[in-house]
Amino acid sequence: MNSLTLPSPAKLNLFLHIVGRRPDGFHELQTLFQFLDYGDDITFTPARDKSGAWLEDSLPGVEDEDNLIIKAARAIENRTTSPTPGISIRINKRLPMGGGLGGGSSNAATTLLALNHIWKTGLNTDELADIGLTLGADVPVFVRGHSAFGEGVGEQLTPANPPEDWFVVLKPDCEINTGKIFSEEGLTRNTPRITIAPAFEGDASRYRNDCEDVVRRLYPEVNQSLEWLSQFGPARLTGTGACIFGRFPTESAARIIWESKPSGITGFVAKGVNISPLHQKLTELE
Ligand SMILES: C[C@](O)(CO)[C@H](O)COP(=O)(O)OP(=O)(O)OC[C@H]1O[C@@H](n2ccc(N)nc2=O)[C@H](O)[C@@H]1O
Ligand SMILES: Nc1ncnc2c1ncn2[C@@H]1O[C@H](COP(=O)(O)OP(=O)(O)OP(=O)(O)O)[C@@H](O)[C@H]1O
Repeated sequence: MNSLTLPSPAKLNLFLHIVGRRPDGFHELQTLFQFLDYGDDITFTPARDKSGAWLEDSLPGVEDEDNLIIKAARAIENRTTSPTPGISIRINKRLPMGGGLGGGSSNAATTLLALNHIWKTGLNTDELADIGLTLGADVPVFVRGHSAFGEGVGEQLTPANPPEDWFVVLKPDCEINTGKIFSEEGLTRNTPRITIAPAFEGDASRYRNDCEDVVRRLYPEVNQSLEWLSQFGPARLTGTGACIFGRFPTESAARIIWESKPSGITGFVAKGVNISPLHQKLTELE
């Protein structure tokens, strides 16, 4: 086998409601996940003289054994009886860490699917999603690869088809720890449950992100960016932030706003897609 390079896309939470709290402290959510055609790339290269999987380059501030790519690789190795042929892994990181774009979870899912394929482990999608959930609440949606309405902690997934609009995604200059936001006293945790039609195709911007008020209060950078972007239409936080997004019907409309963004702010323009770019690529390879 030659090297295999696979996408590891971002997700947006088009809305995120907190509807309760489980006895173990985890929050019960209702959220709409959509993928973006933008993300990291991960390259898997066979190496004859070693076994197992390792990273060629470490991520700043993340020990390799804590990297979700290595955790995913170890989880697959634990399901095999024979030694796994050596695979070196190189990541081309584009997604900001701690941005609410699910970068680490997406990296884990890409690794699970890639190594299941390369090592011929034979795990099915349900098994890979179950393994993924042990690594992070957002991993199952990336494993399944279809935009979805998520419930529970985001692992109970109903496929959805929100419009494949264009997004301006902005990264205010701060990193937000998900655990910190979920432990804030001021967070509302009692949004009434909603029901949405199977294969939901509607406009998600009538729903909100329940983390937004707390995040705006704690991070003035996020507040300012949301104020700026919401001049042009509904703007939302994704996950627990820090990234925010605005939705536009065409690429050119999105690019005009992108070009006029305040100086010093980073981010990107991307298209929302309901089939994950990872799964699109895997289908091409079949
Ligand atoms: C906010 C979302 O991005 C929405 O898609 C996800 O639910 C976050 O999921 P995740 O990245 O897997 O979250 P982690 O980074 O593992 O969570 C860190 C901490 O946040 C808290 N946490 C997380 C998810 C959740 N539904 N309830 C929680 O209370 C827990 O204390 C957890 O230990
Ligand atoms: N491969 C990885 N890529 C990014 N972060 C990783 C990875 N492995 C471990 N991490 C850790 O996970 C933390 C969260 O990173 P991630 O990019 O997934 O955040 P996020 O986009 O806020 O995710 P979510 O939306 O799921 O909360 C990082 O700060 C880092 O310490």
